[in-house]
Amino acid sequence: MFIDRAKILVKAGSGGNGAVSFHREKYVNAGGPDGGDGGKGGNVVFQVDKHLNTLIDFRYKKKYVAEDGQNGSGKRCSGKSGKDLIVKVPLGTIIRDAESGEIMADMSDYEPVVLALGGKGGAGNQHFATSTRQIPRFAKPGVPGEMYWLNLELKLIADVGLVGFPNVGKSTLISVVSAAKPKIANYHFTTLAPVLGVVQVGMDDTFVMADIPGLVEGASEGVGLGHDFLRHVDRCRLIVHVVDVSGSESRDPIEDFEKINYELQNFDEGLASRPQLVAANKCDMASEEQIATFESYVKKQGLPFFRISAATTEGTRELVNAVWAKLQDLPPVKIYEPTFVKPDPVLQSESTRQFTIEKGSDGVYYVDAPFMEQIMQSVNMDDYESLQYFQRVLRESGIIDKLEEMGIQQDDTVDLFGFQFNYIL
Ligand SMILES: Nc1nc2c(ncn2[C@@H]2O[C@H](COP(=O)(O)OP(=O)(O)OP(=O)(O)O)[C@@H](O)[C@H]2O)c(=O)[nH]1
Repeated sequence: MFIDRAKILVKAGSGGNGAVSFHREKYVNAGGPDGGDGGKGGNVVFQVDKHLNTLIDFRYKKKYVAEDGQNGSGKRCSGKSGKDLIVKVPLGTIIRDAESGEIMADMSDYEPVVLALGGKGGAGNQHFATSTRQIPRFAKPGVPGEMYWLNLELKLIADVGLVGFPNVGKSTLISVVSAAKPKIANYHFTTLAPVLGVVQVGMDDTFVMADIPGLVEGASEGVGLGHDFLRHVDRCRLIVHVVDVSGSESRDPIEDFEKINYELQNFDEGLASRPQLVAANKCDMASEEQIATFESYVKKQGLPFFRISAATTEGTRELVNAVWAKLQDLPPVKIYEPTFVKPDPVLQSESTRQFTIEKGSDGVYYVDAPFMEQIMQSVNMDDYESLQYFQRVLRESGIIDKLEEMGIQQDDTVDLFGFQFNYIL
């Protein structure tokens, strides 16, 4: 069975806890704190595997959990980091946050994508000794790893989609021009899953053709199997419209052609506007008159026309060559940009709204915001991402708004836990 949607849970590893430990040695009385840091939790990373072409495995295994970081220990020993978990998916898999539906990744190349970030390890007590606190009996716990429910959806990355009514010969055509061997039978909906075929043109030139099965009248409104399968063509750069020109199922080729285009149009205007080549199939069974009538109709539409017989392979080479030539002028497959913004635990918590700001007699704005304390410890002003996060917290917590309300100027100084900033706006 072909499965092209799946819902799974991913959880990155949590950070290990920092250790509370004190240096012990003969003849040394009060050793200093030497508790090591916890290790970082492993990430959940997605990567394309070109040997996969369905999401079927995700039906049986639904939870993907990366390793936790180990706890720190004495003698300043840091815990080991958890291993990343690599999840293999077929090329073209779209990954969405199941809750918001937003796109987190479009797996249309071989770049690995981190989808759930492992938690940071907690700091050991070695970091917390100060002149007034020489025996820190605490350490920081590790941060939990990110966890998401994800919807996976497989969109085949095919260059060319074959569309047409059932039984017009799409499966037969793909089987004679490519390495794919779909099952062929003379009943409707033979092809229950889109079949990909790799078509060899020259020594090194190939393109991918997808058989888009089950288009019938009303497909775009959900009749038959059409709607589900139509999703597979929306990445195709070119459409080959296959028509049974012999009318062997007592249908009219021109009507067929118009109905299918209507369904495409209803489903997605972008799809309907993709360039089309028209393949008049079953020419071996058709009369010259039937072929000529359809040919003149197609040419009036300004579309390239090919007479073929998938059964005898007549004309199929010419069609393949024309498809290849046309593909050379068409831009690459559209890529979906991720739209997902990760929810932030700090920003979601209620305490984030609790802060006070006072303007000192020295003109400095003193911000007291308990939730910022941990952030201030981890923010690295030289790291762009970390700085951006810092700014996001200031903005979304309302601190910036409040400062503006108080009439802060560009070069005024802001104090956060003893760290002073200018140009915070
Ligand atoms: N005479 C003749 N028969 C053909 C030709 N191409 C396909 N057929 C026959 O038409 C029938 C349907 O062909 P398929 O290739 O299964 O049709 P399809 O469009 O893929 O059908 P679905 O998978 O149901 O969408 C089969 O019996 C084929 O043998 C052709 O060029 N000439």
